[in-house]
Amino acid sequence: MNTRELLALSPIVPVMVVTDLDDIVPAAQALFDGGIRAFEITLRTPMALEAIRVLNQALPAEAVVGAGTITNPAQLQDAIAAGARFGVSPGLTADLAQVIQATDLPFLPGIASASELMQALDWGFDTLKLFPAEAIGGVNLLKALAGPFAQARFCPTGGIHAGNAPDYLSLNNVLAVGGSWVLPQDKMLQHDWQGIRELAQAACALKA
Ligand SMILES: O=C(O)C(=O)C[C@H](O)[C@H](O)COP(=O)(O)O
Repeated sequence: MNTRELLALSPIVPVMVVTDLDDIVPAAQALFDGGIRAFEITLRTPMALEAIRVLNQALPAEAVVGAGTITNPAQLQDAIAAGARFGVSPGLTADLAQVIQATDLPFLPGIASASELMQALDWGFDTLKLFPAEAIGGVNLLKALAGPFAQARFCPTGGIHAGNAPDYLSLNNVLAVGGSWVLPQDKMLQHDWQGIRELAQAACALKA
């Protein structure tokens, strides 16, 4: 599977911050039941790698579990060792680009400007995370980038929610959006798995 095929699996990639290993399985299962197929586990918490291992065992075979917040080569190796099937980074460095190229892991590097996009394209990445999407121009920025960079496709992330996601998903250069809105903290604390499933279902219905 390449990165574009990954982003075709479902229109939203949930950005998941794991604070409790016991809760992550029912939460991810609820997202799966709502139609989500690609799951980004951010490497922001100590149990993130273990969560990737656990989810790979617990979720149905169609689920694709990846690692987010990969900011250096060591984290990429850790993610692969834990069984991550794709990677996401908020930005891109030369060191990270080099080790990504040496793997066959589908990877979404983050970019935030035309110059960063040009650098990423030079390094062979044409499918990117736009981050932090809302803060840097969002839909208008993506429309502007479509002219000079017709070959690039994006998964915008950062500040996206059910209200503005349809605007992003209607763009030709957007394949999916990333976001944490389908896993709100109150629903996680209340173990409201049905509520999370409904949010996922609504998010998956946003793209025609
Ligand atoms: O952790 C990372 O690698 C990031 O790049 C940050 C996340 O993508 C955003 O924090 C998600 O944004 P929200 O949907 O607005 O919560």
